[in-house]
Amino acid sequence: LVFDTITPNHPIKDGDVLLSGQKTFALGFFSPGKPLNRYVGVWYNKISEKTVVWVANRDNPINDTSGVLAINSKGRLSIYAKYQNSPIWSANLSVFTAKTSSTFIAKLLDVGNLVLMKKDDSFGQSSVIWQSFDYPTNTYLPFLKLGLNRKTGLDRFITSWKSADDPGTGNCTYRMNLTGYPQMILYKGQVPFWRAGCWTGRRWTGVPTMIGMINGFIFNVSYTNNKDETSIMYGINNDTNSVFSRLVIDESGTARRSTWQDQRKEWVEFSYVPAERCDNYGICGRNGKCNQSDASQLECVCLPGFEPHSRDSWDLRDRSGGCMRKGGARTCGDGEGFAKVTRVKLPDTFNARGEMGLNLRECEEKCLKDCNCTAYTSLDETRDGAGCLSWHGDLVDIRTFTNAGQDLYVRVDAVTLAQYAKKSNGSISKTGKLAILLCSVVIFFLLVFIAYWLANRKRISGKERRNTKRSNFSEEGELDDGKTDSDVPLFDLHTIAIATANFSAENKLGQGGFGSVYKGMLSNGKEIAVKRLSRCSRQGSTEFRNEVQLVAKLQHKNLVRILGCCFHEEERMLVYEYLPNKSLDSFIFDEEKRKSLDWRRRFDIICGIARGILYLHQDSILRIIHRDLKASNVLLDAALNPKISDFGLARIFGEDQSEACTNRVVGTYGYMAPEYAMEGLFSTKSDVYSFGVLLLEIITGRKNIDYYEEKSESNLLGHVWDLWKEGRASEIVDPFLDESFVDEALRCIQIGLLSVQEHANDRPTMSAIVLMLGNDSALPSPKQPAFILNRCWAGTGDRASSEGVYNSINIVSCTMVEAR
Ligand SMILES: Nc1ncnc2c1ncn2[C@@H]1O[C@H](COP(=O)(O)OP(=O)(O)OP(=O)(O)O)[C@@H](O)[C@H]1O
Repeated sequence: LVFDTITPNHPIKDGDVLLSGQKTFALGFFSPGKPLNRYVGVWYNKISEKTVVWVANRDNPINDTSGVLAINSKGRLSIYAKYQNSPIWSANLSVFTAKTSSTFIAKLLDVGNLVLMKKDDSFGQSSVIWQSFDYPTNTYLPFLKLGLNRKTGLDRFITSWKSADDPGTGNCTYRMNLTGYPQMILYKGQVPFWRAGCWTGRRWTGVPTMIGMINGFIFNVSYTNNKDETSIMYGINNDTNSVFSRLVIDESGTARRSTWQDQRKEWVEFSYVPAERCDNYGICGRNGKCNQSDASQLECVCLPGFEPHSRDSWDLRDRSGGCMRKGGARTCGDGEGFAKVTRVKLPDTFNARGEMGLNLRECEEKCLKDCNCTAYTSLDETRDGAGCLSWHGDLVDIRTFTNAGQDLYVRVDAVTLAQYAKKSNGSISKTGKLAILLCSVVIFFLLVFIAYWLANRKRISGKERRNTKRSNFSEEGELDDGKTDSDVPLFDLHTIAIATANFSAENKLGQGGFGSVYKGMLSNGKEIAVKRLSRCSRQGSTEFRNEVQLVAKLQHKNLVRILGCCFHEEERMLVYEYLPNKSLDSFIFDEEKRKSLDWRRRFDIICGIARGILYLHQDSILRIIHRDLKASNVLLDAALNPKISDFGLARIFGEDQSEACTNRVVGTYGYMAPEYAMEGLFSTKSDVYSFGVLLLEIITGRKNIDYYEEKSESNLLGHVWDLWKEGRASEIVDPFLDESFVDEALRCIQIGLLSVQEHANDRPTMSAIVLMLGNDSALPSPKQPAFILNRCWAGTGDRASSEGVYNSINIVSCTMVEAR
């Protein structure tokens, strides 16, 4: 039987189902593992994979199918089983005074919350007296509030299951800790395991990727910290009933966020923590800081003014002892000040205090006066760094992030202060000021030198951009040489030469900016593609091999597999899996072949590419920005699954290539984000731009830079934008596509236009794009894209000054079209 309410007269029996109003969630009896262990739970009703989000009697299963979920006349919601007189489980009502005149009902809301309501007949008012959202199990759903309600004393937190088939109370919890200044912590037992940390005004300090997700695209977050409560709640923007996103704390203590992709009928994970070793709580000990450039390498350094507690154990990689102040105990001495430690996850706030009324300067003054104050920073990133957060003791669990994080000001003695440049607003003693003056002079000369160097570079940059190899590399810093494992096979030259018939012309698959590509066959019959890099890599063989080892560790079904490498004297080669269908451009821009790509195939290709890029940006160990995404760098396997190639090539090839060695493929300009083309600024958002171009090309079957409409004088992006504004975007969809998919195609066009918006900040992150592709939620309206010829900037006062600059870029792309 299907119900929409439970009342004292209508209990739910094993086999019955209670549905929410829009039928988004269902409640009933289920068995996760052993068929005879029956639990009452809530699961998603509209998705094919049974996914339980809440369990009532998690530690007390019923051993047969006699279970009943009922409300008694006094309003107690309980589970009963035939063989027991007392309830198996009851809703936990702390204060309860039921009048005889009250009536009770339980309903399942469309957010997945089971609520028990009391209706007082005399006043006709109903109120919620219990809700399952106050007692979450392992799943953190949108609109569920975590944290403490100080009025009722209720503390809401997530607890893992015991195992995948036992929903019993597990060992791992994700909860708000209010000691010191509030923060979210993932615990294994009582021990902190990973810290999301304190709230910065727009994200947890330990979750830099949150900004991209919140940024108007997926979630809105409300954090409350006042006398009544300290809590956090995520809402889903737009359409709650079609976007299914959940965060699950699994049995091993990993917090995994995934989204249901209806087309694929599977949950797609788009982030998890702890992901890197630096995420592990306090891995570098007290007053240590963890830097990480890939999953296997981490570096612990002491904070400014600190040194290893025990040099011997530190050198032996035992950092648990942490760091202590140089020269022993600190006296609250003259000339002390603060060294700025940039882009970090803020330390554990168990010994921190927050004061909203102070600004950063007042915060510094206050901290300086208090001898126990060890560090400070601002409290709210969003309000121009308002508020003061100060630490009073050891600084624990700090890690750096490459492109996010906050600045932390660590108290240091006068000598250390002299070594650190810090923008200070005063409040330091004379010695401190002198030290800063000295530093400033040094920095001034350094800046003059850098400006001179940059001016020289700029002169050649235009030329360089046209000709120089723009290879790809990770955002993260360099790695120590020779520290990686040798797990990628090394091929000898002889083997490769035999496989490729001595690099014969018949075996040549093509020529790219990095070198020529040859088809080959190994003696075991396996087909390979060999990329013979042009002979100008300045990297030595060890560096080359290390880089290949790292890049080859990136494995994803939407990335081309690197099978090995070969280096011999000057020769550098990469051995890839061979993909018989070659590159995407040979399909989408070919009148005949593109007919074989129906809508479903194209959509799958778009989603696959998006996932591959997301992996490079966010989930892989190296965090790679591709920088050269385009149709010819997407290869198709036998089943037409897309595989991104040429990722990480700068690492492998060596970034510092001279003009003469390279001959950059001009067509790439059609894919370059404006900030990259003009200023050489690349980021994950410049990849998003290229993805947007690629997506529009796939849907329209036209090349961005080759595209001209006689009247419009615009490239493809401009043309799509014009049609979009007029509500005619469907006209640009490839006529070979089945018209019944036009709505899906229009949604993709909108995602494409969002991705190519002029300002990088406006563009969604790849994780937001993957989510948008997988659901039907409402999308934001795109702003004007970059790279529209001739008329685009006129009339917008604030852009008038950019006009010349933008036109000149377009000239660049036009020139490139002709050149090709
Ligand atoms: N693993 C592979 N399997 C099959 N064909 C491949 C493989 N890798 C590359 N090719 C083919 O080799 C040719 C050259 O590829 P390459 O990646 O070097 O150049 P590109 O993508 O055209 O230019 P760029 O170097 O600027 O990215 C392309 O036609 C591509 O389809």
